[in-house]
Amino acid sequence: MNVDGKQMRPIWFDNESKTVRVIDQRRLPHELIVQDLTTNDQVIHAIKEMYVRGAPLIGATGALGVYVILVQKGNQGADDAWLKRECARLRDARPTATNLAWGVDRVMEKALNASEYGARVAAALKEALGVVEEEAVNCRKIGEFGLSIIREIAEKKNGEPVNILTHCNAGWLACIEYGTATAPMYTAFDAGIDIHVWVDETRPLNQGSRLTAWELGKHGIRHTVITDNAGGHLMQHGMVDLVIVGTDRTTRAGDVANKIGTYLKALAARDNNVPFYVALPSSTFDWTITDGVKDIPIEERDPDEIKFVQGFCDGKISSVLVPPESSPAANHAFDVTPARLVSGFITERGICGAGEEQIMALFPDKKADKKIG
Ligand SMILES: CSC[C@H]1O[C@H](OP(=O)(O)O)[C@H](O)[C@@H]1O
Repeated sequence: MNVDGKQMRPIWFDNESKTVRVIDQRRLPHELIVQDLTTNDQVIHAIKEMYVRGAPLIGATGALGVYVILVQKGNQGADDAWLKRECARLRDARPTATNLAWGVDRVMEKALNASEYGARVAAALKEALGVVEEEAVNCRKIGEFGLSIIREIAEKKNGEPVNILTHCNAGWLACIEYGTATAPMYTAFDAGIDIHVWVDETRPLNQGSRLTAWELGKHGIRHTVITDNAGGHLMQHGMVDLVIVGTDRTTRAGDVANKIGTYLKALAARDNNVPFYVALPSSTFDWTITDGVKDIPIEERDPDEIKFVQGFCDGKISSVLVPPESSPAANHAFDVTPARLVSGFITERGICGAGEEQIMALFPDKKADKKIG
C-alpha cells in the first residue's frame, strides 16, 4: 500500500539478495524497521514474537519460510525427513491462525514433489510467491465485494459519514495489500464514500491503536482510537453503523476465531441491531471443523504482555509495569464468535450468510478431508 508515496507490503522477496524481508511490526507506528529472515529459526521467531502477524500474512510468511528452510546455511534440502521436520517446527509457531499450516503445507508439498535440490528450491519459491500474490488479489476482491455493504448504508445516511467499528488490525499489515476488514474501508474511501472508523486499541499489544490507526492515517481515512470497552456504549447511542473484523480461523459452519474481545463486540452489535461482518480469504476457513468453541486452538501468550505496557518515549520503545509484580495475569489471545452472531462473511468469492449451507454454497470445491492446524 502507499505509505508516504512509497509502495509497501509487510513482507517481500528481495530478488537481488534472494532474501525474505519483513517489516518488524512490533516497532510500528513510531519506527519502520525491516528485518531479513535467513533461517527457519528467524522465521519462527518473527512469527512467535509478532514481527509479522495476522492470518494471511502469517500464511505468506510460512509459505516463504519453506523456501528459507531450503536455502538456509547448512541446509539438507534434498533430505525429505529433514525438510518435513523443519516445516513441522515452522507450522507450529502459532496455533490459532489456520493460514500458517495452509501456507507451509502448500509449499512443502510442491517442494517434495521435486527430487533434485535446485528444482526443489525453485518450486518452493514459485509456490510461495504465488501464495503472496494470490492473497493480495483475494484481499482486493474482498474490498470490492465489501463496498456494496458500505454503499448501501451510506445511501441511508443523508450525507453523514458511515461509522465503522473494527477490532485489532485486519489491515494490509495483517495481509499483503488492502487487508481483510480494512479492504472495504479503503475501497469505499477511494470511491468517495464518507467513512469514519472507530479503532479499538486492542489490548494488550494494541494492534488497533498502533497499526490500524497508522494504516488509516496514512491513507487519509478519518478514524478515532477508542478503548476496547467503548464499542457497546457507542452502539447504544447509534454511533456505529457497521462492524467489520478479520479472523484467524473460521469453521465451515461460520464460527469465528479472532482477537480477544471480538466476541463481546458481536454481542453488543446483536443487542443494538448493528450489522457485524467478518472479512476473510478462503485460506482462513478451516474446512475440517464446525464447532469453533470446541475445536479452534486458542493461543495463550506471555502474561507479561498484559502486565507490561509498551510505549514509545525519547526515541525508543519502553515497557512499564502496571499491576503489582506479584499479580498473575491470563493472556488468551483470541476468542470465538459463534456464527449466530455474524451477519455475514465477505470473501474473495462474494458475500455469504453465516451458516454451513451458505458458506459451502460459495465454496462447493472445498473439502473437509484435510485436517489443518
Ligand atoms: C486478517 S487476519 C487479522 C487478525 O489477526 C490478528 O491477530 P494477531 O495480531 O495476534 O496475529 C487479529 O486477530 C486480526 O483480526
